[in-house]
Amino acid sequence: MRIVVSGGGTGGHIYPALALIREIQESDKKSTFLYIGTENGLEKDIVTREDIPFRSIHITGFKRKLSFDNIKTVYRFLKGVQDSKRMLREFKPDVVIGTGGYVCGPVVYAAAKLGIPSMIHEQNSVPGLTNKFLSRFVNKIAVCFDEAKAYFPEEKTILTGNPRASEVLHHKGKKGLKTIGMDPLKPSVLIFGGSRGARPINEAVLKVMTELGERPYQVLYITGEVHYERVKKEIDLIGKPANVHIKPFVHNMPEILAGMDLTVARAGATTLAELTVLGIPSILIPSPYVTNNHQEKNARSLSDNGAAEILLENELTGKRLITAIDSIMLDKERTESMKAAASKLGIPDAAFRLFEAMREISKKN
Ligand SMILES: CC(=O)N[C@H]1[C@@H](OP(=O)(O)OP(=O)(O)OC[C@H]2O[C@@H](n3ccc(=O)[nH]c3=O)[C@H](O)[C@@H]2O)O[C@H](CO)[C@@H](O)[C@@H]1O
Repeated sequence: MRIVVSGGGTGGHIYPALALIREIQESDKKSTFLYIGTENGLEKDIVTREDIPFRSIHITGFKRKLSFDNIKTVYRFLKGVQDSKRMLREFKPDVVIGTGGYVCGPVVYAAAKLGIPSMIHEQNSVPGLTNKFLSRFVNKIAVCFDEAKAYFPEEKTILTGNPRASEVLHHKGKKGLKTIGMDPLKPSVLIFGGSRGARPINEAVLKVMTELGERPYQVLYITGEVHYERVKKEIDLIGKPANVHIKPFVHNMPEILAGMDLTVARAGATTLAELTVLGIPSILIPSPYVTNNHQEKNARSLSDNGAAEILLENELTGKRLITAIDSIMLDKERTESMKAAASKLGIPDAAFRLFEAMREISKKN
């Protein structure tokens, strides 16, 4: 099958797209792909590392407030549709799928207008503007939370889960920890603020860096690429404990996650799909800066089921953070019950379900 995939901006939209591509490559060796993204989102770097043909269009997002920028965005959208149509006519895909982010708007819209079977994958419990717009034109809509179904036409919406969940399941055990100098025999905590990092989380972690050094567990702390230099300067002053490992970003997250006993993170939907399928307890600090506060809603679907504890950003302090970590890491019974609760929410065959839906709408079955 010939497949165009588009998704961009942040890791939460890109990793599901890559996971889907890898899973399809496994089951349909003859499949060919074109990834359409932007030059300035994380996708340019992440996708081109993977040997997947990549082309770009220029697009920006709509501002929710009235603004002159929106006029420019309309112009870019129309130009993006034209460019996408040209790429689609050249590549001749059997199906086009968008996994979120502004870039999907023109690409998936162009596909629908050319009569190419198209679908969107919504990772969140509350959809973003682009997917709401596209839902009118596509043949199928795949969602990851039951709650998301309410926002889309019932007859074409299905629950598939997030293909990144299927991908991370290929990695088992603690050996991934060695790749970053961690001890596979020690209990481990991962702290990170989504694919771009989060300043408030970094500030809280820095406050308790010395205390973390006194704990019986080890910590992998991922700062986010743009925050790394500043964090490193502060750590140079405080001193880095031997059991805390610091990285700007890791590209082998699936094998690292497999070795974690607890994760502290934002509540991005792709991260949650990974945590649930692997049965990893979490402390979630939802970003309050996202559309319709969707991260808090994502997080509630885990905490309501006992799989996670929520720490709201306006309550976040170093002390609260380390107390929350201790209350799970130093209590075996609690850890086990959270693990079981998380596992129950995971959808392991998400990639297969999504590929089935793509086959169904494409002319090639
Ligand atoms: C600010 C914002 O708009 N965030 C959105 C974005 O988040 P964001 O891009 O942060 O997405 P997620 O937290 O869902 O996913 C992050 C992805 O990056 C990976 N990762 C992260 C750090 C690292 O060093 N290496 C690595 O591989 C994670 O394993 C995960 O696969 O997309 C999500 C999915 O639509 C949304 O739910 C979030 O609300």
